[in-house]
This record gives sequence, structure tokens and C-alpha cells, in this order.
Amino acid sequence: MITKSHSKPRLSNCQVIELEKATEDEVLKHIAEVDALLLAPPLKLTNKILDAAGCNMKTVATVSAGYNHIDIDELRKRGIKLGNTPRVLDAAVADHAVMLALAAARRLHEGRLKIENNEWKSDYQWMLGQDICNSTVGIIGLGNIGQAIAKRMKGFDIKQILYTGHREKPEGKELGAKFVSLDTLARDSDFVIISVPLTKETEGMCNEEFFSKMKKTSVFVNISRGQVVDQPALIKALKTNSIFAAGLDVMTPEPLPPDHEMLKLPNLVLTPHIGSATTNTRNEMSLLAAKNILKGLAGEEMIYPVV
Ligand SMILES: O=C(O)C(=O)CO
Repeated sequence: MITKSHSKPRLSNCQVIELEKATEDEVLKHIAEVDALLLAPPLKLTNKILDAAGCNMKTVATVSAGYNHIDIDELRKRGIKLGNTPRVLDAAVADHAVMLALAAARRLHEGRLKIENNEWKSDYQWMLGQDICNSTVGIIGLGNIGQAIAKRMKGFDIKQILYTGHREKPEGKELGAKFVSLDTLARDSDFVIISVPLTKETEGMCNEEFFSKMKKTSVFVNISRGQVVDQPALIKALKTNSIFAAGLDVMTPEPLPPDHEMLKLPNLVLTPHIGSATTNTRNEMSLLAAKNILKGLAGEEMIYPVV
């Protein structure tokens, strides 16, 4: 939370209140009369927070590319500007997606469990995984992160990249990727990778019908938001081996309770929403969010404006 100085705002001449815990209660205790708020998911920017902030607060920056934790219509109504931090995280998140694809295809989690449980078999037909080489990779959402994933996957001598989304994109052509329907992508891909933002349209997009179309040998990866997936349907597909494996960096709920049934699935690789969590990327994101705040306070266009 930032209170503006009278001269051109710089972080050094603003008063910055840093919260120990990013909870709604903690924010409510300190938000009255601040000029700007810098937040990160999963903290939701609720109407309660906006009401408590009062009319001074006209600038918000989120340290994230996604902004589904913020009601942008409400911000528009209140005349509040919002900036986010895309692009600087594309490489880190795309790397993470590739890691999950490889880890799930090559049974990383299951292999580790076999060692721990003293179930290591010296049989050359044991623990066989899936190849990326010669595979068809389906990307749902060919935005900046989706394109970064496509570039990386092409380095694995794959057969083809398919993608789906609102519309065919020139970037798809440049990558040699083929625009297809969601159904075709589910049916024909050996790897399905989700990189769409969470919207009303994408919520629950990967449902029972979607998983039923995927091949038994296919791998499913999600680095976007958990709510894009009908999670019980994914769990069923993994339990019944109607798909081969999955790698998830995002899930519902977050944090996932340690006794959740997903943690008992050997063919599921899980990471705790750390796609962009490298030192450099998080530094870049923080810097960008701070710059968005200063631009907003100065009445200038933010570097990455959302509203
Ligand atoms: O920035 C975001 O929205 C992320 O979820 C990064 O992993």
C-alpha cells in the first residue's frame, strides 16, 4: 500500500506500508486513505477492501499476469486503474510447463515413490513412459506464454503443434502451428497444455467430455488457473487411466490441503503454483508492478494497463 507524496511520485518519497500477511483482514486494518495498492494473487481485491480504501485509491498493480482475483468491471466503475506484469514471466512459466510435461510423461513422481517404497524392479519393460519426440502437442491459448511453450516444445523434434483459442493467430503461422477446434485438439494431441487466462468462457473448459476425447497415452498439463479444469473429471481420468498422466502447477483449492486425494495419484505431478517463481522473474515482476504504481500515481499510462 502506498501513500503518495506531493512531488512526482518515486518510491523513495512515498510512504510504503508493507504487510506481514497478505490477508483481507490485514489489508482492511491498513487500507484507509492509501493512494495505491500493490497486491498479488491469491489475495482477492474485494469490494470490502475497495470500500475501506475510500476514494483516494485510484491505482492498483498486481504482481501477476493473471487478474482473475480482481473484478475489473468494479474497478472501471470506481475509476481505479489496474496494471499487471505480463511478458517478464513468459520464459519461466513456459519452462515450467515443459518441465511438467516431461515429468508427467516420464513418470517422475511415480518413479520416486517406487524407490521410497522399495518397489524398484530391474525389468527393462518397467516404468515405461511417453516420448515427446514425434508427438503432437496441443496448446490451449496461444498467447505470449503459449507461444513461449510452443517454441520450447519445437526443440524436442515433435511432429506437430496444434492450438485453439478465440481465433487463428499470425503468431501461430510463424510457429508452424495449426489452428483447430477444442475437440480436435483433445482427440489428436499427445500433450495437451493449458495456457489460457481464467474467464467465464474458459472456466471448466476441460471437463469430462474433454478428457473422454483424449488418448489413453496423452499427458495433460495446466500452468494457467485450476478453475479452467473440472478437477473431479481430471481425477477420474487419471484414476481410471483414461489419460496417461498430468502435471499441474495450478489447482483448486490453492493451497491444496495435504490430505487431498490428488496427492495420492501416482500419475500426477504437482507443483504449488510456482510457474513464475524464479529469483530473476519475480524481481522483474515486482519492479514492473512498482513502476505501474508510480505511473498510476503520476497520472500516466501504466506500462501494462489492464483498466
Ligand atoms: O502471474 C500469474 O498470473 C501466474 O500465475 C504466474 O504463475
